[in-house]
Amino acid sequence: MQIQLKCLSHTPLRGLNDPGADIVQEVDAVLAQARAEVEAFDPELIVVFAPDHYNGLFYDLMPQFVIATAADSVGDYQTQVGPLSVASDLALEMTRFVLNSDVDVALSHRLQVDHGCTQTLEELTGSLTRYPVIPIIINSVAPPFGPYRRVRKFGEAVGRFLATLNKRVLVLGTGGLSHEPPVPLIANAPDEIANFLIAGRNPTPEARAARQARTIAAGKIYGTSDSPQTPLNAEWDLAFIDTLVQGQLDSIDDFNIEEISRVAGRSTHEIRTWVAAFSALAALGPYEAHKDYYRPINEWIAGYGLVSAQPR
Ligand SMILES: O=C(O)CCc1cccc(O)c1O
Ligand SMILES: [Fe+2]
Repeated sequence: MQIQLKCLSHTPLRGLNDPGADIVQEVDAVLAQARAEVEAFDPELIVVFAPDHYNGLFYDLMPQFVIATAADSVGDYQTQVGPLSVASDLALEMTRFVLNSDVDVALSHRLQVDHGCTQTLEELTGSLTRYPVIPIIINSVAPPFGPYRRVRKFGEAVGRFLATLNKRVLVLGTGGLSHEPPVPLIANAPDEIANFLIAGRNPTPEARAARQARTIAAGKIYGTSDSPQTPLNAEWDLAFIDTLVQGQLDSIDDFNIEEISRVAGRSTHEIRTWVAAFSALAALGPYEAHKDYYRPINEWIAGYGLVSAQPR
């Protein structure tokens, strides 16, 4: 088996509320390079660890981990609508393997996924269907969350499963780094918002447009004193990237969830997808990782980073 890893931020504000042209071009170039590397690797399978933002998963039944044997993109923000090419049989085998590794995981035979999964697939492969994919959702936005050490155990089990395959596998993590877009919390929410968070599947086009407008408006003031959201934290992000590059995954086990929310923003927990991806890779032996890019980008509400890794 051959394995490569890429973890990167996503942001639906890319193209909707852009920073200066120099930064846009810089990120375009970084993504073009990553996409060329994916093309050259020619994966036979992509495993994408992704969050969901109350588009596919709601509090009527909120799982911490989900493996999907079939998935449809809801097409939020500017992402494509429609089915992903899910490697269904392998996804089911992976689920059995993870369960047999003593880690509980939910199974979906028809999952709705959002920009948190599809933006990165589109950016790195050009479409939702270019390569067979197994979507794995890790709860990163809907508290309460299980401990980080549990995410590591889950990622390691996925990695051990991948080791049984005779395939070129690209492992992706998407989200983070530090950021806090205006995603509501259920605690103390008014009824209308609580109802959305519990059972808000398939919103009307008007509701989707209102959500997008709210995110854009938040992006326009993010990082200024007018914004009520926790600002980006470049120092935190660079330290986290360094932890991954140095292979110090043990130190992630006891990450303090409340403290991370406070100092780097509530959606920083999307790094759970990176933690799972790196844990999968680390389950196969020592790795070498490289920080390809980092820049805090307020307009995009994103501590925006890209890290690549492969076995040493
Ligand atoms: O609509 C939402 O729920 C939030 C959208 C969103 C905005 C900025 C960065 C992100 O990572 C993100 O997901
Ligand atoms: Fe996100």
